[in-house]
Amino acid sequence: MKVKLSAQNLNLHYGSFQALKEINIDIKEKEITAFIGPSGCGKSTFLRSLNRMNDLIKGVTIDGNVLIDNQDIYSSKIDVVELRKKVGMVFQSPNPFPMSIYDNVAYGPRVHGNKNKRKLNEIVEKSLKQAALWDEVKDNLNKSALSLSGGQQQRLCIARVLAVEPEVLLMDEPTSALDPISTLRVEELVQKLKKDYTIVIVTHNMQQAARVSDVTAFFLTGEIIEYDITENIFTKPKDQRTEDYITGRFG
Ligand SMILES: Nc1ncnc2c1ncn2[C@@H]1O[C@H](COP(=O)(O)OP(=O)(O)OP(=O)(O)O)[C@@H](O)[C@H]1O
Repeated sequence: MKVKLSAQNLNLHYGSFQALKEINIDIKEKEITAFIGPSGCGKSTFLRSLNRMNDLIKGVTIDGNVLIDNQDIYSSKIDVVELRKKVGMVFQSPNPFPMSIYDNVAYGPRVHGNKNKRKLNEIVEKSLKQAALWDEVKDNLNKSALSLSGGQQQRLCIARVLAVEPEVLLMDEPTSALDPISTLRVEELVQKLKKDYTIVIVTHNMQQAARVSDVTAFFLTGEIIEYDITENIFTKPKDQRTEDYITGRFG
């Protein structure tokens, strides 16, 4: 499988605090990669460095490289708006805009210049279908997104990201605010999306990492301790610290 994203000797500081230390990882196309590790170990920081979301935080300095399709995303030639379109992000708590279901999904395409009503209708329908929400909302597209349940709102946020045709989906604990049934629906959805997208998911839930991902990276205090196919991480980890974490001895 082709390498889609790659970090090479990546270091990140918040002021004088080093949050990421010499991160090296290749993330393969159309696989699901999970990041696990105790709170504060740098999972979200690393996820955000993959589409330059950390640029928005004051005092952040980065050295090393992050490549997407072999192109350095921190190069001055990169258009950050285009990058974030290509590498979309879904956050921990569902954060739909306070507008209709339709307008939430059409928002991105409109910002990117798509004003054609028929085309927008098509995009909205396709994205909601891909996000496994269409059947539940197709008769109420003008209803406020905020009237949906938490699980539906999260699938709407996924539809909103898909509407701008990304290639990579970054998901930062996408089910942590959801009930068990909604969590399973989002997990099923993530597995379906793998056919078309490269997915990176941060999770605190080890069963979730074991259920959905192909490969898993274990983070500890800003470093990747171990990175392997998920089955190996959970059944025969090579590093004692990985074993201690997955068996619940800390974190
Ligand atoms: N904006 C920020 N300014 C300063 N320090 C930060 C900032 N964001 C995160 N940190 C610090 O960087 C370290 C890594 O944080 P990060 O949120 O990436 O960890 P995490 O593994 O995702 O944690 P969690 O699982 O709790 O979300 C922590 O020590 C955190 O306090």
